[in-house]
Amino acid sequence: MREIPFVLFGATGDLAKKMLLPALMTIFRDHETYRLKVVGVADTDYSVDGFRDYVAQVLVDSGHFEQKQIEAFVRDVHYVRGDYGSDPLYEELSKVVDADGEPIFYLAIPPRFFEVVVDRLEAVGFAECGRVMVEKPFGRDLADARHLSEVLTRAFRESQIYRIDHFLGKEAVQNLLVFRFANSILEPLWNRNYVSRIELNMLEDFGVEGRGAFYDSVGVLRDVVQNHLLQLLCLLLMEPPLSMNSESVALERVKVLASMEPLSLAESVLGQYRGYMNEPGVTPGSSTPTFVAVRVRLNSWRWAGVPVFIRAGKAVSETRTNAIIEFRSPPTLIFDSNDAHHQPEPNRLIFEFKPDDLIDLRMQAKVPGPNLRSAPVSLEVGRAGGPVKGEEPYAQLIDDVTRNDQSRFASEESVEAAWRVVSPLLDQPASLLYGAGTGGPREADGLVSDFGGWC
Ligand SMILES: NC(=O)C1=CN([C@@H]2O[C@H](COP(=O)(O)OP(=O)(O)OC[C@H]3O[C@@H](n4cnc5c(N)ncnc54)[C@H](OP(=O)(O)O)[C@@H]3O)[C@@H](O)[C@H]2O)C=CC1
Ligand SMILES: O=C1O[C@H](COP(=O)(O)O)[C@@H](O)[C@H](O)[C@H]1O
Repeated sequence: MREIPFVLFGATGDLAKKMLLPALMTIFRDHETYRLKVVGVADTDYSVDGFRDYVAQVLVDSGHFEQKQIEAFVRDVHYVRGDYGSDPLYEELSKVVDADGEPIFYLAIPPRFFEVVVDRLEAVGFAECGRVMVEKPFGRDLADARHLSEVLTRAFRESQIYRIDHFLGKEAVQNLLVFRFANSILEPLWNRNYVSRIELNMLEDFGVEGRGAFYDSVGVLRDVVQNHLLQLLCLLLMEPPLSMNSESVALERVKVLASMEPLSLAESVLGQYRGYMNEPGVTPGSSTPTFVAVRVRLNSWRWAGVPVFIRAGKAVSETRTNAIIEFRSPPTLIFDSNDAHHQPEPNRLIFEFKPDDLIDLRMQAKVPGPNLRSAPVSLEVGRAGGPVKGEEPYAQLIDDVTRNDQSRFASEESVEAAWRVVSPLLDQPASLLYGAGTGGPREADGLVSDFGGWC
């Protein structure tokens, strides 16, 4: 069986605990053609056995794996302790990591460490042979992203760099692509002639969950809009790519971003939930926004003039991530429902990514009875409960890297184009407070009042 060294920087961190260690365990369980030789790197004073115990506990707590599988997995896990800036750490790594095995270096670390780690990996010769996975956010703004890219490309070739955006690995996001491009009936409707508006929501009923210091330095735009939501919007709006290879898809995604106007302060609402400032790690008096609602304007042949809205927020009333395409109403209403009390709602195609993976086409159908009266019905495909075992995005994306497949990763061009779009809002303070558990600032409703409110 092929062995691929997998070096996890940030092995004791939050992302590793929640996502990466379970993903590595999933790969161990499900893939028989290769084995990842996991080496955790962090500064906590663990022995190798101590780290194995830690990993085992994380996996037990996840509730997804059998004890026997966990024991088999951790037996082969290694740990190297050290400060990211210290040379002995890299000397130790060069002893335990087989450079000939095309090692994968996953940087699940605060972005301020990227440069020091990448430079030292190069200094000990790993850049020649390795692949590097970088976590979002890619920089703090356009200039910083360019600097980060320079840092990465002076050590690694572009084909060795994987900018991870876990939304691109979600099963339901992949289904969006299949639904769009494996069916022919949508394409004639997929444009400004039939679509009246588009809405993208990423609502979370929880706050910063112990990540106050990190979140306070980024805010909602850097945390989810510049990356997850704009990448998702690209998949929803892009032209059909020539094929699903990484170059074709990357090209079409960038074209969507290039057609977007930079976001406008006048068409946005930025809020912060009450109580945010009491979260551990948040700076007293912080004005970091935890909620944004914003209109996106596109100047492409296909989408010019179609109102697109993005809404994302923490500590709101529900957890829901979805994309909604609303179609124009019929030109005239000819049925009994054509009165002030029974206006049929417009057709909507809803891609839901969280909490359930589903696609729902909302149509009108006749209400049984003597009159020709309509009511909305759902033509729904999907699964309740989100991703099932083995389909978690991180496992999928790490597996992609073992096959050198870049198609589900963000290209540098798209990262830079996305920074250009969000740039006018990046350093804007939250001007409104909203109650935790509410729908966010009421002023956000004003953005969509001409379109009948939020879908
Ligand atoms: N957490 C999440 O949900 C998400 C995180 N991300 C991104 O992932 C990355 C990591 O985030 P997260 O896991 O939350 O961060 P954490 O702060 O939880 O973890 C940081 C990790 O880096 C290690 N570390 C920090 N400083 C040093 C140092 N000087 N030398 C050696 N090790 C060090 C810590 O080790 P130790 O504690 O042992 O010192 C720890 O393992 C960030 O880029 C973040 O933006 C992206 C999406 C979601
Ligand atoms: O990257 C991030 O994503 C999570 C939400 O991801 P999901 O796949 O669970 O929907 C978000 O909560 C977090 O703030 C952000 O950093």
